[in-house]
Amino acid sequence: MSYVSDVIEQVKAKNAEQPEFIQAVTEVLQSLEPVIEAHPEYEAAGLLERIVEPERVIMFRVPWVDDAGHVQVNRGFRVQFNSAIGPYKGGLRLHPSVNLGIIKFLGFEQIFKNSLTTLPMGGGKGGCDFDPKGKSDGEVMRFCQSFMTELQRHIGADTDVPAGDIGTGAREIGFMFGQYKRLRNVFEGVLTGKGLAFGGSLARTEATGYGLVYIVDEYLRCHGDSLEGKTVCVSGSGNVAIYATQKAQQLGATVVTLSDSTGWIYDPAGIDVALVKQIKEVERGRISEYAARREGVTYHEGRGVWVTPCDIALPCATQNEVLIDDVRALVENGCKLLAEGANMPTTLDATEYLQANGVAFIPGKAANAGGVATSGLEMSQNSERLSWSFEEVDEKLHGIMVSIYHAMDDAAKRYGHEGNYVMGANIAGFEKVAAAMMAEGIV
Ligand SMILES: NC(=O)C1=CN([C@@H]2O[C@H](COP(=O)(O)OP(=O)(O)OC[C@H]3O[C@@H](n4cnc5c(N)ncnc54)[C@H](O)[C@@H]3O)[C@@H](O)[C@H]2O)C=CC1
Ligand SMILES: O=C(O)CCC(=O)C(=O)O
Repeated sequence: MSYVSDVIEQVKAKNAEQPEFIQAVTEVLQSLEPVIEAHPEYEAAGLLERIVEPERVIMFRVPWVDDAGHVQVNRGFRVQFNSAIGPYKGGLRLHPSVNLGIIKFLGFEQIFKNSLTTLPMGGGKGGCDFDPKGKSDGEVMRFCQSFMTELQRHIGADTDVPAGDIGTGAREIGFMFGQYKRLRNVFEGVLTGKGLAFGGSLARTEATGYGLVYIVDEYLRCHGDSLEGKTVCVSGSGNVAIYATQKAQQLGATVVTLSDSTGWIYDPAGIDVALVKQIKEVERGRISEYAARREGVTYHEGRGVWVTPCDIALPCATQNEVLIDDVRALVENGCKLLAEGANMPTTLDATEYLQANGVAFIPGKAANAGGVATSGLEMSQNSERLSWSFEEVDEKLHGIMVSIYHAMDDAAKRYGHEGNYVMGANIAGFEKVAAAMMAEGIV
C-alpha cells in the first residue's frame, strides 16, 4: 500500500463517524500522490499523518435564554487545523447540521485554500448547531454573546481570526465583535466581515461571489471565450449566490436559477438581484417569495436546479448538493463548466463524472477563495489602521483570483495532468504548507 493510501485508511479508521471529513481528505490526498512520490522526505517526516490531524479542537457549551424565557443549549466548535503559514483563519457556520466532522472537513479544506491566496493565513473553521432562521434579533444577539464568551479565550488578531459562513452574516459578526471587545478590552481585527463602521473592508461582502466569477472569467479568457451570452445556473440564495449572480450578469451572462433549502426558482429573463437581496438580506424570507413577486418565474419544491439547461453551473449553497444524477443531467444538457462557490458541493463520483465527460471543473478551494483572500486584505487594513477604496480591494481580489487560476493550471501541467484543476489546486495549495511544515520541525 502506498504512503498516501495508508494515511487515508488511518483517517477512515480514526474518524469513521465523520464522512465529510473522510471525503475531503480522500480527495486531497489522492491528488497529492505524485508530489509525495517526488518527495520521499515527507513520509520520513510523517507529514501527511500530521496534516490530517488538527492542531487543536475546541468544543464548548453555548447556553442562552430565548424570548419565552426558556434556557437553550447549543454545541460550539472551533477547529484550529494548521498554523504553518499564518494564524488560523476561516469562517463560523451557524446551522443545525453542524457537527465536528463538518467543521473538520471545512477546516481541512481551508488550509489549502488559504495557501492558494498567497496570503499568510493558516486553516481553521468553527461554528455551532444553532439555527438563526426564525430567531428574533434579541435571541441571535444573546446566542452570539454566549458563543463569544467562550470563543474569545482561544482567538486573537495574531492567533485565530474567524469570519462568516452559512448563517453568519454582518449581524452575527457585529454581535460577536461587540462581545469580544467587551470581554478582552481590546479593539483589534479579531474577526473579518465586520461592518464598515468598525474596521470592515469594502468589497468583503461581495468578495466570494465576485471572486468565483473572476476565476471563471479567467478560465474562459484563456480558452478564447467569455461570459457574454452564457446561461448560468446558480444554487443557493445567500451571500455567495447573490454576488456571483450580480457579477456574472454584469459580465454579460444570464443567471436563470437560485435555490434555498426548501426549493428553487427558474427565471428565464435573468435573476433580479435587487429583489433577491430584499427578500433574503432584508426580510430574511424564502426564495418562493421571489416567484410570487415577479412575472414569468416558476417555483419548484425540493431540489432540482441542475436539470435546467445551462452553459455554466455555479453551486453556491452547501456540501454534497451536486450528485451523480445532477451531473448526468448537466452533461446531457451541454454544460461546459462547473465552478464551486460552496465548499465541496460536488460529491466525489459526480466530480469524476464531470471530468470524464469533458466538463471543466474548478474546485471550491480555488473558486471560492476570494472570500478569505479579501478577509486577508481586511486584516492588512486593520493592521495598518487604514481603509482602502472599493476599487482598490476589488482590483486586488481580481488579481488574486487570476493568480490562483494560473497557479492551479500550472501545477496540473507540471505533474502531467493538464486541465485537472482538482489536482492542480490541491498541489499548488499543499506545496507552500508542506515547505513550511518541513522547515518548522516535528510540531
Ligand atoms: N461567505 C463566504 O465568504 C464564503 C462561503 N463559502 C461557502 O459558500 C456556501 C454558501 O455560504 P454563504 O452564501 O456564505 O451562506 P448563506 O448563509 O449566506 O447562504 C447559504 C445558502 O445556502 C442555502 N442552503 C443551506 N443549506 C442548504 C441545503 N441543505 N439545501 C439547499 N440550500 C441550502 C441557504 O438557503 C442559503 O441560500 C457554503 O458552502 C460556504 O461554506 C465559501 C467561501 C467563502
Ligand atoms: O473569510 C474567511 O475568513 C473565511 C471564509 C470561509 O469560511 C471559507 O473560505 O470557507
